[in-house]
Amino acid sequence: MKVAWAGSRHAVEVADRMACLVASDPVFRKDTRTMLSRKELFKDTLKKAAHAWKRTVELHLTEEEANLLRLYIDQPGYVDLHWVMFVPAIKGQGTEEQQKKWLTMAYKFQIIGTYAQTELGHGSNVQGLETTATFDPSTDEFIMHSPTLTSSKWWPGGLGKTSTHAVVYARLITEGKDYGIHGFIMQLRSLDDHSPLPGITIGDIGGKFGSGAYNSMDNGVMRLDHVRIPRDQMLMRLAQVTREGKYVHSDVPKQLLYGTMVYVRQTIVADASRALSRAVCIAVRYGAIRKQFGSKAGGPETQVLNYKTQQSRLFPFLASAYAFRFVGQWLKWLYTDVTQKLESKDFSTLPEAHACTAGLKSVTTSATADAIEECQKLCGGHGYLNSSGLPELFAVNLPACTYEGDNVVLLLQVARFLMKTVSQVASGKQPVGTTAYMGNIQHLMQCKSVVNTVEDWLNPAAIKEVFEARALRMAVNCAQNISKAPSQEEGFSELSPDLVEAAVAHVQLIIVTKFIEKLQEDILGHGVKEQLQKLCGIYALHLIHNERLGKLYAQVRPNAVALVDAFDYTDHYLGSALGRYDGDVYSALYKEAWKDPLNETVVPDGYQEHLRPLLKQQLKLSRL
Ligand SMILES: CCCCCCCCCCCCCCCCCCCC(=O)SCCNC(=O)CCNC(=O)[C@H](O)C(C)(C)COP(=O)(O)OP(=O)(O)OC[C@H]1O[C@@H](n2cnc3c(N)ncnc32)[C@H](O)[C@@H]1OP(=O)(O)O
Ligand SMILES: Cc1cc2nc3c(=O)[nH]c(=O)nc-3n(C[C@H](O)[C@H](O)[C@H](O)COP(=O)(O)OP(=O)(O)OC[C@H]3O[C@@H](n4cnc5c(N)ncnc54)[C@H](O)[C@@H]3O)c2cc1C
Repeated sequence: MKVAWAGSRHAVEVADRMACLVASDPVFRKDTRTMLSRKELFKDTLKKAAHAWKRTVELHLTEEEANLLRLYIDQPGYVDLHWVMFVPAIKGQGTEEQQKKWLTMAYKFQIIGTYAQTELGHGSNVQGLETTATFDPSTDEFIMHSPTLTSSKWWPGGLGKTSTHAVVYARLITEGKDYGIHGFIMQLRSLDDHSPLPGITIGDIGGKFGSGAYNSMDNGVMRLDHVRIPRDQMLMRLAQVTREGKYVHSDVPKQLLYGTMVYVRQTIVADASRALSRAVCIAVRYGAIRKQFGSKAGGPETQVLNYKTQQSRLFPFLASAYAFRFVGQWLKWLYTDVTQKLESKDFSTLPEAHACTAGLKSVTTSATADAIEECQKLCGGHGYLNSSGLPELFAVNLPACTYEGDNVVLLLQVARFLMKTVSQVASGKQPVGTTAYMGNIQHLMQCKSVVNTVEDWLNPAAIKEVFEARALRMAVNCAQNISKAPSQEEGFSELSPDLVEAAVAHVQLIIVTKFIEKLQEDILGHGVKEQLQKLCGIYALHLIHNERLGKLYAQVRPNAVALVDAFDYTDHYLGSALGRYDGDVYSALYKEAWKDPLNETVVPDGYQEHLRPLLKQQLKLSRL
């Protein structure tokens, strides 16, 4: 099962090696992270990032190994933005010459970059950004400026205190005309003493949800006051400004400006499955250790994992973790395929890639955030302690519902794509890829499910047909209702809640389909495929009805712990007293409690000042 989860034997081996490297290095300790002040936590992040880079160079780690090392360090920081957004933005939007110049420095960490798109006043609406980049032909420079308070850059990770450079998104103005949003490389801080360059006001935007968690990241604010940069720092693969100030389009679609977001959304699906699997691993392992109530006859107490209510709340998450993992692996393939096509100037699959990445990012991150919260409840009171690992896991993953595109905004993008596809089907065009099922409209609009028994529900063809019929009928229903509205725009707006539901149904169909396709592959290991079939059944069925699932849960229960062990997480990475591999939960909880700074003294700070006078005063009063 470890191989099925990781994708290959090689993937298991390299992940194991990197996880152990991190777990055995004292610099990467994280058990007291939630007890650090913001300043201490930030400094700890700087130290870990520098040490990780040192180890990467010393050990000549490959890109795959270095990425895993960063992942297992498990502390959000400026390096994430540098590798996940700054470098890809230059790769996707820079010319060959620009890539050579900037990536050479970025790959060696001679510069640290971030992705500065969002502003105080606009995040979702990228076309509404206000920062300006005005071309000055007299000096061959762009003047980068924040004309209003709301145009201040706001949120970019690493911008606050660390980044030396950024890809800044701004409205390009030349020859008096506004050509909309484009990307520019800007140096922000001196490479000698790290002070902000003239005209740049920059800082951290302040503490965020939860202790530890995303507070290790210095999300930043930046205002620009007529800062000049050379013309060749405009990223010029999509469009160019000539020496004379002429704006010239390339022959690539302008949507490629959003290409970095497509890339990152794809990686976020993999993050979501990992975060969900960590929460499930903690809740399942703890559920096997925790006992409450005994039989009436005075027998031993029951493992809470044996309660049917616990199983019906928890096993759909276990199944979802596997489902998201497999769809994430497929999405990575889709992204690679689209990228190769783009290189040969085939842009035909770009809309589908956008819809798939946007939709899967939305559905998987929302489900993951909800599931982590529920796993806290599934662990009872102890789940609420920082030492369970769950509060921090929740706080770190909750913003994934917002960053890289608010989930509802992204689902509306999927809905827009679906409405276009329905109208193409109506005009006789055969849809392809993940919407190919829409071509079977005659059948799917009227078919009736032949499912009667639990066993019927495990037939992949039956499951798929139910999901296809559901998704198509919801989409067609929306399209018909939109067509009755005074205008397309009004109809879309009025029906947006239904459109979001239709988009979710379509995305869930993709997840179910990719799980079923995974089951058609050669899967090694005795009983592995059988367990995955049950999980696939649980994932699909819990989305459409909750009856008849009990039997499947009972079949999964004997292997539940093994199914989470297959995630192959070290105790260091899991970071949970409740989810420990050895099950020694109570001594771990007890030990963790004594690490809290409040327990450094027996009598707390503030006793002399506030507690003692109060107690003495009350004592005096009672004696009167
Ligand atoms: C415990 C700790 C663990 C830590 C572990 C560490 C391990 C390391 C792992 C690393 C983790 C990764 C960390 C990630 C960190 C992420 C940080 C977050 C960064 C950000 O948030 S950056 C900012 C992101 N911002 C957004 O996403 C904005 C969302 N808005 C938009 O994308 C657009 O504005 C929107 C909504 C799409 C609208 O676009 P707009 O042009 O205004 O309007 P249209 O809808 O009309 O679209 C026009 C046209 O374009 C098509 N389109 C839109 N987007 C795309 C796209 N991306 N690709 C291709 N095509 C696109 C759209 O469909 C329309 O097409 P038509 O054909 O219909 O015209
Ligand atoms: C932890 C974190 C890290 C981030 N890192 C970065 C970074 O590195 N670089 C960067 O540039 N940005 C970053 N961001 C910003 C992030 O990308 C934006 O917050 C995100 O795109 C959402 O935009 P917004 O905040 O403007 O939300 P808003 O658009 O203001 O959303 C508010 C509400 O309005 C709703 N809404 C908005 N538009 C519509 C619509 N058309 N129809 C229906 N409902 C709508 C949303 O669903 C939401 O409920 C980060 C954000 C967070 C939280």
